[in-house]
Amino acid sequence: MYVDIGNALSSVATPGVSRASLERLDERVAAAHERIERGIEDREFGYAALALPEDTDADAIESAVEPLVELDVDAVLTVGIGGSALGAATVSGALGPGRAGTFHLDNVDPQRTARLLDDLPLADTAVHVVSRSGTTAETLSNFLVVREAYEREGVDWTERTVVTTGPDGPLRALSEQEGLPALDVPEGVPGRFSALSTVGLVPAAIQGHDVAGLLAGGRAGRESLAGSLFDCPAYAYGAVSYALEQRGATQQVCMPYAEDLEYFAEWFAQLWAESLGKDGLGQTPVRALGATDQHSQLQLYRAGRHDKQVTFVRPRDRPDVPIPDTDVEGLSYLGGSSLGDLLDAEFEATEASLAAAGLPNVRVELDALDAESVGELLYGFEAACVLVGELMGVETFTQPAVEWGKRAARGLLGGGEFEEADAVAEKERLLVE
Ligand SMILES: O=P(O)(O)OC[C@H]1O[C@](O)(CO)[C@@H](O)[C@@H]1O
Repeated sequence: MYVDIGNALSSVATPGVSRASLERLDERVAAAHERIERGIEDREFGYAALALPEDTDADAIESAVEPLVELDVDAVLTVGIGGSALGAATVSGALGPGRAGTFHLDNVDPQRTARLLDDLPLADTAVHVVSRSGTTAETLSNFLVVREAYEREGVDWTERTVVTTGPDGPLRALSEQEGLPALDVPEGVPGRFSALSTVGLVPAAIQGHDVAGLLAGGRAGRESLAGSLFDCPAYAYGAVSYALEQRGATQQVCMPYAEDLEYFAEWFAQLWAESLGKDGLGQTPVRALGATDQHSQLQLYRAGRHDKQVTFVRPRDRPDVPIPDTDVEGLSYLGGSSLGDLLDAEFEATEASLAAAGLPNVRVELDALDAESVGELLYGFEAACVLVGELMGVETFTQPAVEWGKRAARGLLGGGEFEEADAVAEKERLLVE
């Protein structure tokens, strides 16, 4: 992973960070790194995420999915939500379909769920049900609906389902009751940090992707951690993001220049928001995609408030597609080049456009969208997030603010008496029709 922070320096951007400030901040980075290292070594709650490349058992994943691989499925359906779906979506999105395409039920929109289950060839679809707690209403509801769809079609869902969950709870009980292959979620690792574990790697294994390579990339990320932001790409990214937020960049636009990294931006949004959105602080993650969003959001990024940092993420190498020659007036300059040339030119132009407007931006590059590079990218952003949490002094690994809504929803569904549900009924109303 390569991180270029040049366009975030105060000589270029407003807000920006001076080299002198980075030098001073580096002392705090060194102390934070020591704290992080202790947390990793002791497998402390949360910090254990940064030990996943060495703790995740690739063989256990491969053997658990072997029966599904032998079925030679055409599709893998992940039933999960938040970090229990986005890691897998990011890995499989970045690496492509492999032996099977991937689909995700990570919402409870009945129209979408019904349409997806109608479209999927259930006899040739494996199901990975993932829930750390084993109690998440959306995941369990979707799984009950999926199971009924299989039964309605007379397809044995038990032969096509693997479960990843915690040591107890309804989902663990169901896997034991039905004799399903069941994997463990990594202990002490919040879902948003669990992409390089059973949670994120089971679909990739079914697809035939290089799980060992993904973990090797994670190990490369682990080995890159160092006591200085000038020696560690992940910490350089984290430190600059922290410093920019301190100077007013309260939004973090994650803008990959690769269609296959679109889910990465979704994954990043949960990682950054759920880890750092605390005590009235935290950058608001914005998902964008290059080159597409140059034709929609770039106007705001370049000419709107200077309350944003833009992070570009791109592979340095990728397959290419030539653009045929043409004698069409005004288009001939495109002929003979390639879509990759165009994408690269548009990226460089957009990066320069933001720098010329003084909008801070950071370039993150990986060699290619291959297993090792993707593993290192995920690890690097997780490590960057942990560093920012240390520098901010927040509880990086918990997410208490999401519980209020869960209690209200459960109360509305008759799942118990919750005062939060009462608040729903007391909503201030001013309906305009
Ligand atoms: O894996 P589980 O327990 O179903 O949780 C799913 C998601 O819900 C959250 O707990 C938030 O409600 C996320 O942190 C997590 O990734």
